[in-house]
Amino acid sequence: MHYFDTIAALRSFFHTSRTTHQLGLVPTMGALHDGHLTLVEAARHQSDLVVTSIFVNPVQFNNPDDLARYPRTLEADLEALEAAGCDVVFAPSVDEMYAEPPLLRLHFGELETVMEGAFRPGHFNGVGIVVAKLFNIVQPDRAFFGQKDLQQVAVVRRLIRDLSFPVELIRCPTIREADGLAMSSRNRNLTPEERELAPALYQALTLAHDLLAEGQSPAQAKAAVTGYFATRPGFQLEYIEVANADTLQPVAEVLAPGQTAVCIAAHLGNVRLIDNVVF
Ligand SMILES: Nc1ncnc2c1ncn2[C@@H]1O[C@H](COP(=O)(O)OP(=O)(O)OP(=O)(O)O)[C@@H](O)[C@H]1O
Ligand SMILES: CC(C)(CO)[C@@H](O)C(=O)[O-]
Ligand code: BAL
Repeated sequence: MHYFDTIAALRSFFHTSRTTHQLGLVPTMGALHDGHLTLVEAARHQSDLVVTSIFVNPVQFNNPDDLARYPRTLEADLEALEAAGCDVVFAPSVDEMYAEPPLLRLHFGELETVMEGAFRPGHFNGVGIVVAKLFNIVQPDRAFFGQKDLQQVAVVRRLIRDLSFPVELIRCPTIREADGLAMSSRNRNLTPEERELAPALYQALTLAHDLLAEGQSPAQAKAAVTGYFATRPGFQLEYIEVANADTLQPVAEVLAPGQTAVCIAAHLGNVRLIDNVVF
């Protein structure tokens, strides 16, 4: 496995070795878990050369404490990527990626008026900028993103379309712990007590899904989830939404199969968790 921490070194490697390779990019912020490794696995199946980026992008953090607490485990990440068959790791410093704070501002219209966009102002500007930079630096044929960050998938899809990046976006399913909790780097910041409570997030999504499948309305399903958390200590529910899985706009009724998403965000102690199901 090759490791690069500068853009120049990575470009020089591609210059000499790229030729006809189909290149797959897995963008991450590190602190890798099996969710990330399934993206690498998918990339391996659909590319000849897999590049994983590890970069905790300060521009997408709207909360400085969240940035400071974000787990960083580079050595273990490199071991996991080597074992997973990743070919190239690109792990630049903040200075390497941003000689100066970017002046560019990206807007994603109604995509950022809801959920993650509404509760994390500026977040998708930061995601859009760093993903555009990674696309320019790595020039992948395909890029692999997790469904766990469903709104991010929609933002990147739009970024690709608006800027004509010749990149195919692949959405990969959410990988869960045995108790249903979606794997997430931030899970490492949960206390043992919080970790025991955490599966309630997925249970709430399942409750909403089941009610919708029985014919209840999105409003009824959302009210049920709000009630579920009202009796649950430790959690602060931020939002529960039933939305179009592509546009992320709220819907008043269930859509065709595969097009409805139930999305949730909640704080558990100091940790903010998100999850969703699409059906
Ligand atoms: N459980 C998961 N299953 C599938 N993909 C995932 C999972 N968790 C994260 N990903 C994907 O991995 C990529 C990198 O995500 P990131 O490094 O932010 O990890 P994360 O676990 O989502 O961490 P956090 O949510 O705490 O930032 C994203 O495309 C994300 O959607
Ligand atoms: C796509 C990404 C790597 C951009 O920093 C990040 O938002 C993430 O890890 O999901
Ligand atoms: N996993 C999405 C990146 C973030 O939370 O900032």
